Amino acid sequence: MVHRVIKPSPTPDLVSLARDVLRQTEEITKYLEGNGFSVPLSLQGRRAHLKPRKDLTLLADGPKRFWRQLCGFSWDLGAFQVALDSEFFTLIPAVDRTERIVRQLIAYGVFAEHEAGMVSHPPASLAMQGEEFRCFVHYSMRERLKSSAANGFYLQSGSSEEANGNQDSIAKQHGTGAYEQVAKDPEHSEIFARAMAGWKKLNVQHNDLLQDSFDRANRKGTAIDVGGSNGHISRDFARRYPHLTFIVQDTNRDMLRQGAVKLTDDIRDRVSFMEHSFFESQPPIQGVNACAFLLQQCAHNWAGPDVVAIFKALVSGLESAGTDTPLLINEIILPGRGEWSRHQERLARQMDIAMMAVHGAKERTRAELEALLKEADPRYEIRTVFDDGPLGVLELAMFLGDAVGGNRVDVGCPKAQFEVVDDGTLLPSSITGQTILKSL
Ligand SMILES: C[S@@+](CC[C@H](N)C(=O)[O-])C[C@H]1O[C@@H](n2cnc3c(N)ncnc32)[C@H](O)[C@@H]1O
Repeated sequence: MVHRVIKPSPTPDLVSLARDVLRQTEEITKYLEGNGFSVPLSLQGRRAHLKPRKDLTLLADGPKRFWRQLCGFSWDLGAFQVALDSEFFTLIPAVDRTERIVRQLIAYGVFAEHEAGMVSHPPASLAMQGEEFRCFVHYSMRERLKSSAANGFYLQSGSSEEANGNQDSIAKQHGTGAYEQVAKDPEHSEIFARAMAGWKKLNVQHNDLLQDSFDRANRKGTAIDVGGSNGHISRDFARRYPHLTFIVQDTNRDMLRQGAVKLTDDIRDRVSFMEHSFFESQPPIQGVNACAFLLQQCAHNWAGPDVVAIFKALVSGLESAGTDTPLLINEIILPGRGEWSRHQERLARQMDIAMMAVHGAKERTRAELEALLKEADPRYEIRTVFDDGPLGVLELAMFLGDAVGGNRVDVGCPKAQFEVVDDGTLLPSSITGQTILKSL
């Protein structure tokens, strides 16, 4: 695809255009006279006006070209309509600054200019056609850059060693935590959720260890995707494991809505969306046999005391599900000294710095995560750790001991009533104030 850049095209010269028409008319007239054809009335003695230029064109084209053009014109109109619908005429403002920015991107090879003034899309630009990937880059520029710049300043202004989740640099600028800030703006929520999906797609191996864990366990029932954003992982996994169902929990309604809209027929009945804060106890969900709780890239957004609160809130869900149902924590598990190559470690540490700047939080080692888990509930037991990938998996069981016979526990909560909504809107439940959204 080739765009013309920014230069105003020269205004057509009316006089030379008229001269051209006149010259062509004379040639046609000469040809007609020279070959014994009668000159049509419209051309006789009126060369200078050429008001019926259209007639001249029709005459010169002949009947077949006329019909061909007439039939083809509808396609041209369609192209114009697309150009208008997609705002081709206004997307790139024709101002000096646009050209300068485009030129810098050309210098990076993001755009190309093989011919002066003609800008085209090389692979670096074509890669941005994918919506989720583009959102990942967009989010990184839009949000992270600001936080990174502000980080040093706010750390100097007396932040504790590990800041409280709502005391990070963004919170200090806006007076709220990063996710509260995201939730205020539906467009921001959408970009963020797509950015998370884009980040995963950037390195498909990010889901490998989680997938291994699912493959090994042969789970049956419903996986609860806690803090699951727009459910991009649950949707992927629902396609991969047709015998499983998924409930995606998040507090951001726009993300949940976005996920419901993205459901396709093959998974529509197996993925549902529920508004739930992971700081609140997991409510038992009627008729649901929870086969795993997933906490993917959530703990790293929060400071230690917040993470302890999240782990505590999951206990009721694990208790009612039983010992076979694990909590799967899926995030970077920082390596010990020299365990990873420097290249791998740099990428992990980059994310750690991002968590410091954006959330006042951090990536953690296995030992750090274990200490927080034990603080939340000493019955948490690490069953397996896979920390050899960009996103590790910590498989945890809740040791329920003799008191519960090592099996299911009735935690004595009244069953929550969730309203299943089938038109894409959220309905609060009259009993619990929770909401569930399911696209049928
Ligand atoms: C880093 S994203 C991870 C999303 C998803 N698990 C993934 O791996 O792509 C963190 C998610 O936590 C959600 N979140 C923030 N506060 C929450 C809360 N109190 N309860 C539930 N989810 C929350 C955010 O809306 C966001 O979707």
